[in-house]
Amino acid sequence: MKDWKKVKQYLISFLKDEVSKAGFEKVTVGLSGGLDSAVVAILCKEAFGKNLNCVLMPSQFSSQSSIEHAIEVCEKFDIRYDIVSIEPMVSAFLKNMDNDKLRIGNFSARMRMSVLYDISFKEKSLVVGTSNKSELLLGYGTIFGDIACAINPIGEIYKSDEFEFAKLLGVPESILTKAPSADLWEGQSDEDELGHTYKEIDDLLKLMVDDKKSKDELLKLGFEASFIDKINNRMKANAFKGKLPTIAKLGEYL
Ligand SMILES: NC(=O)c1ccc[n+]([C@@H]2O[C@H](COP(=O)([O-])OP(=O)(O)OC[C@H]3O[C@@H](n4cnc5c(N)ncnc54)[C@H](O)[C@@H]3O)[C@@H](O)[C@H]2O)c1
Ligand SMILES: Nc1ncnc2c1ncn2[C@@H]1O[C@H](COP(=O)(O)O)[C@@H](O)[C@H]1O
Ligand SMILES: O=P(O)(O)OP(=O)(O)O
Ligand SMILES: [Mg+2]
Repeated sequence: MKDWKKVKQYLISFLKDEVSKAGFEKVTVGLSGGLDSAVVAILCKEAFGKNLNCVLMPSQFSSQSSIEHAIEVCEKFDIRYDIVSIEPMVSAFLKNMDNDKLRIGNFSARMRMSVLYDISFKEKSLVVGTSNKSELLLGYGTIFGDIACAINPIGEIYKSDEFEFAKLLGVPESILTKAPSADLWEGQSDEDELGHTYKEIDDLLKLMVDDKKSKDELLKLGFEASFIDKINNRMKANAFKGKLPTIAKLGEYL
């Protein structure tokens, strides 16, 4: 049984400790109207009060409900927020490219990262990340985009477990009941793009990663070989997203 009250307490003190160790008092969070950033914003509000600033960064591809849901969180928890549209940057980018949704999505995620780090510099605040454990293991995020942050309080929480935690934190019903989406293009849904529900994926990831079950054991437990391979290959192929760049070792030549 997960003790979400203890998790909440721990994460609030984790945030306070890490931000203070880095020599900061303030934090900045990109708030999308989705579940992950709502959870992180509420935790940060508890930890930093008025020293939290959320940034809402719609583009021409974001749905109207996203911004409404983000504002609902800010109003419910009395969170200070700014709205910075990334539409001009995305429009400029669109002038010189074909209509490739993934490229536009990755570019948008990196524009949001640039805005957050600019605000971080201006306000002397640290960027707090919002990637959950499912996204991090699958590499389902843009490198140097939405994955970029100074600290991440939810990187050990699987998406399918996060809903229960979000309820305890008071995340509004409008967010709890909608499908997870990167909102990078009209109608995008994480689960459609990944080809499975987060529950299906997380059930497998927990056994494969946390319990270190072999493929044979997973097959005996009823998982399909193609599903195991697909998730395993995806994790391996995207593992680089969690590592620092490889630097050439020149020891003996210098
Ligand atoms: N959490 C979310 O909901 C969210 C947010 C943004 C993006 N996304 C999704 O994440 C995915 C992002 O696409 P992506 O992964 O193709 O783009 P990406 O830019 O994150 O990663 C691809 C790039 O990584 C680099 N790379 C590839 N292999 C490497 C290696 N072995 N070592 C070092 N660098 C390497 C290359 O530069 C390559 O272009 C999409 O499916 C997108 O929809 C999800
Ligand atoms: N429209 C947005 N405004 C602010 N921040 C956003 C927006 N869209 C995405 N973000 C940030 O990126 C992460 C990842 O989003 P996914 O929906 O998981 O792709 C999100 O948590 C926000 O911090
Ligand atoms: O990262 P978020 O906040 O956009 O959450 P979701 O992935 O549920 O859209
Ligand atoms: Mg989202």
